[in-house]
Amino acid sequence: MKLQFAMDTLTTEAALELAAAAAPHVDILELGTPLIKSEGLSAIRAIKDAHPDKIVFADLKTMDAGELEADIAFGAGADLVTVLGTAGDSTIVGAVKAATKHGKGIVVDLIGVKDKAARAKEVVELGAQFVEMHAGLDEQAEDGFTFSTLLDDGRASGVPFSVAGGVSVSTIESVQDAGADVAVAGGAIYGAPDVGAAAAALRAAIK
Ligand SMILES: O=C(CO)[C@H](O)[C@H](O)COP(=O)(O)O
Repeated sequence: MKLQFAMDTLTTEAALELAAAAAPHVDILELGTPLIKSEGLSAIRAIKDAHPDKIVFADLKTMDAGELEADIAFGAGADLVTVLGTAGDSTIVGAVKAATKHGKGIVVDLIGVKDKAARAKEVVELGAQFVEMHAGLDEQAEDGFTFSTLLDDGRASGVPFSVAGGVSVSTIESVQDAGADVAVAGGAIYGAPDVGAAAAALRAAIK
């Protein structure tokens, strides 16, 4: 299972600092949606230039204009770009077309999708490389949120998936046991006093 670091910060400078500390321990460096909204595509280029050996993941959360948005992110150095599972099929197909042109991949983020397992099957059929079983920051704060639902949805989907939203040293083993291909951790790494040590601890918890 790969480890992905979601850098939910607001400046390229802060992201470069986080990436430098965590990179030895992670496979995928994710530029969070707030970072891309704040700094634009230049942040993607900066991270790829600093870490050409890492998979760079641009969390665009595209909802429309799939081909255009994915194309500009791949052009800026992204290896993986997200499209929302709630988008129409034509948006996902357009993004996949851009990924094919660049020899890269589309990840479909299932945040807010009611039947994640069913939508996961559909979007992989449309050409997504994998899906993200995702509970966003707001959903995690809601009463009654349960992390294990994401794992159940991943198991039920039967397609390659990542899990995002609450991954920590205490949950990462369950993510791996559920058969996830990628565990995504944000706050558990960037919120730690020692970013490198937190990333190393997550890596060590993967069997
Ligand atoms: O994409 C995101 C929010 O939309 C986050 O990066 C993702 O949910 C990671 O969350 P956490 O900080 O709980 O690990």
